[in-house]
Amino acid sequence: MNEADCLHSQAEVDACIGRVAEEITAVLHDCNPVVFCVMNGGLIFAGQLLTRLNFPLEQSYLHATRYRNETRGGDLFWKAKPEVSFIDRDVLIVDDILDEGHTLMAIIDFCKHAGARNVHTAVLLDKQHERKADPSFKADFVGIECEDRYVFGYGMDYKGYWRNAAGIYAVKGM
Ligand SMILES: O=P(O)(O)OC[C@H]1O[C@H](OP(=O)(O)OP(=O)(O)O)[C@H](O)[C@@H]1O
Ligand SMILES: Nc1nc2[nH]cnc2c(=O)[nH]1
Repeated sequence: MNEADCLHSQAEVDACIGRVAEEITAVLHDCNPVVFCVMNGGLIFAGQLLTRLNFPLEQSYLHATRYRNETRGGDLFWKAKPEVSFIDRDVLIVDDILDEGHTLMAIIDFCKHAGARNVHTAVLLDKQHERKADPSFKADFVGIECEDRYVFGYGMDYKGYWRNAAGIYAVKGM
């Protein structure tokens, strides 16, 4: 942490979450959505976002992971599938980061096959690089387009630690 670079300050991230909340409100305020936090990384973004969504919604969580506290992704592993029914409902998936996109695309696929009417996605960060699983895939709501480094803070870990960092940090040399 002492050697990490701060890429985005708490004030900057906070303002971005406010803007994303306004964008989501404009689209989903009368849709009666179910909002799923993708654990673990989505926890802080979802928490700070949800109190700014001033319309009726249900909230739940799911847990899918590719990284398992490592800095390289592998196969998607479901730790907890959604328990709230979202058949014929609008679903909003909230996650911390869209990196290669495998995780979010697999979750969308799952929700659509399980009967969701519309699946919307919100990510705090969209990492900019040429390794996207599907370059045409974009999240509907994005807080910050971040540089291509391994980042932590605001829910994202470095080897399991520092999800609690109040800012977006990049590991030195990564
Ligand atoms: O776009 P991708 O390359 O698929 O990566 C993005 C995913 O990676 C992280 O989850 P991780 O698997 O690290 O689980 P965690 O949230 O429990 O740390 C993050 O929270 C996203 O869900
Ligand atoms: N913590 C963390 N998790 C990720 N999952 C995919 N990319 C990243 C990243 O840059 N940082």
